[in-house]
Amino acid sequence: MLHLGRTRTDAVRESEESNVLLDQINGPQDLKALTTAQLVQLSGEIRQFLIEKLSVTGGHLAPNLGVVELTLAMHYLFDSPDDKFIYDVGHQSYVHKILTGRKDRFDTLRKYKGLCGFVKRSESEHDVWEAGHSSTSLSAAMGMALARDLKGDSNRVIAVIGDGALTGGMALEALNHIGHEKKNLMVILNDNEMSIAPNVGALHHYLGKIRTDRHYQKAKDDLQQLLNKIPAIGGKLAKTAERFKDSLKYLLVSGILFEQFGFTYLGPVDGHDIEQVLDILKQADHVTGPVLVHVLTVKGKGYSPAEADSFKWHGITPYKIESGQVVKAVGPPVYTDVFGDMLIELAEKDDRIIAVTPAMPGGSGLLKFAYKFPNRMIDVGIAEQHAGTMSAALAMEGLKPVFAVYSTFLQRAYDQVVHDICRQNLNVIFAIDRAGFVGPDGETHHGVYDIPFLRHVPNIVIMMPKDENELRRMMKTAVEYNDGPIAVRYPRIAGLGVELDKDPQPLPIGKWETVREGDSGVILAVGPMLQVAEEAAELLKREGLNVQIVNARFIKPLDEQMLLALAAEGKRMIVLEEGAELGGFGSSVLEFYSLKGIYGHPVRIIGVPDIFVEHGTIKEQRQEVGLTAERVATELKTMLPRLMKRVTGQP
Ligand SMILES: Cc1ncc(C[n+]2csc(CCOP(=O)(O)OP(=O)(O)O)c2C)c(N)n1
Ligand SMILES: CC(=O)[C@@H](O)[C@H](O)COP(=O)(O)O
Ligand SMILES: [Mg+2]
Repeated sequence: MLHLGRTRTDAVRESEESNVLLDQINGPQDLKALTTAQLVQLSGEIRQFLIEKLSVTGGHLAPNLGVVELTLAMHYLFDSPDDKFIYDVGHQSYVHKILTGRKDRFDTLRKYKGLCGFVKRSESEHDVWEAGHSSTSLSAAMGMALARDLKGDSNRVIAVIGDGALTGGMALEALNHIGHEKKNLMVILNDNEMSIAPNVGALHHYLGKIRTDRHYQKAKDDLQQLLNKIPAIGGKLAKTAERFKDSLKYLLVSGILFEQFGFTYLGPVDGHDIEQVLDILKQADHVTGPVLVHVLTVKGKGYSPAEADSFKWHGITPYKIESGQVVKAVGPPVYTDVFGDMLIELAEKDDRIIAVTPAMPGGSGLLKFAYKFPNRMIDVGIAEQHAGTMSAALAMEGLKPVFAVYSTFLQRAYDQVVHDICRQNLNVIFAIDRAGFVGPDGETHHGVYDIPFLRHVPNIVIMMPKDENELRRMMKTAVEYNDGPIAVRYPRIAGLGVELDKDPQPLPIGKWETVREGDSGVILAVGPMLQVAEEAAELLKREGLNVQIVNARFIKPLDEQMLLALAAEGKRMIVLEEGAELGGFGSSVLEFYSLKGIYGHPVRIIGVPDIFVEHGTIKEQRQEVGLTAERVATELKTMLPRLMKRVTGQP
């Protein structure tokens, strides 16, 4: 355990001196000759490496500290990449990356064009399945096992899934199917009792029983020893013995749920005792059919701040090793916090308000709300679909559910949005966080598709604020709106530091706001793109062009009156959004003009092109796709040939 109080130089010196084994590991093949004692030493070196590297880069420290021995044992016993290692979510794949030749790239972790924070096929042949969203590993394992058997191959298929991810509906669908097909595959359940926040749900309590059911473990071991003493037996006696063991197991409950799903259940074992892990994985390797290995781990193992608070250290920004103090940017509050505070203000006056989160109470800014209103914050686990339909029913019964969800994770609940919420026109409020680029989590987490997948659904209103004060106004608007579903989306960035109205007033639905007058074209900007538009306008002003800027704060419904007026003025128009161009807000403007029979009105959409944008900073991601003031200014100038000639006299 890396103890607090030692200086950074101690840690760095020890780290360099003590990586004697790690320096020799350039691939899994270098593990095969190690003794168990060396594996133990190597696990310590890997832990120290993670603590050191992530103190500079940040990242998912606690999840990875919890799977050091497990990952080592997998690569020691099995043969990746022939054997398929499938990591659920993939945020706990740093050790896998260290062992598969990428330890020297960890200074670039989650940086632009650097090492991805999730499994990434383009990085290594050992990365056979990508994720970022949870609960997909068992379905992937089933597919790979099916393909293997159809192709007549014989490789292993091994999924590593956490206790949190196991609460995802997809995982249960896959368990059900795997148990039916009875293919040879291994599921390793990494049970650390934590999702990001403490895990929730009946499954979590069930796993807790198994964890604590020590006497089951003892009884099972004693029984096994007894059975082993009986000379090689066949026939009836063997069947009786097996039945007795199963009934004992049933009596003592452990693992029976998985066995009912058709798995052989093995465990639980201490996931930090490499000998236990090696033994149980060897056992599992000889099981015919699907096997579930239950491994008990500690999230943050080996670094006391992370062990003490694995919720905070699930995903961490750079920190000081010796103190565990994170390096935090000082500045205006992030939109998430403004949302959380405003929700409390609203809930104090309206007891219909119920917050619903699919396993993200911290990330969604609901911790203070939960503290103040413990019965009005519902964490459903990693279950976005369930959260959506449950919110619909809450609204059906006259409550005011606030479905707080990251844009990217709302993708999981698309049918619930359409089929249960919008079609029934229910008063559900969507608080869509992480709208736009998200930075280091990269393409699996950007919130760039919610405008396209929401705006064409009837009955929904969609808003995005220009600043944190307007976010508060939008939340007020949403709570007072009783004509169906309404969404407010906001980014993973800090606000502008504007003054906050004490009593924010609701907005007129569908009305945009001109924030800058001008006659040389107009920029319709959504959310934080207003800052980009203002910078572009300043660039154009130096060339004698005054551009109008409109805060297009309602993505749906459009401000049709303003669109018609802008067309009538013949103003060249740029629509600026940090979201997919295809089907986005800009598309809806084009559709509007077409459907109104207004042809030839020049509209240029500037958004996220039809590509996946990888990890980096939000600034780098915007630069990559051209969401910059320079690009906007250039595009507007090319759209204004006549005007340019008049103003500058140049052709
Ligand atoms: C569909 C989806 N919803 C939410 C998340 C956010 N998320 C990332 S990791 C995580 C918790 C995973 O818990 P567990 O599987 O137990 O892994 P651990 O971090 O404990 O190792 C959550 C909720 C996600 N990645 N995907
Ligand atoms: C792996 C995962 O999906 C979460 O840990 C996610 O990285 C959280 O994102 P934020 O850091 O934006 O809360
Ligand atoms: Mg967990």
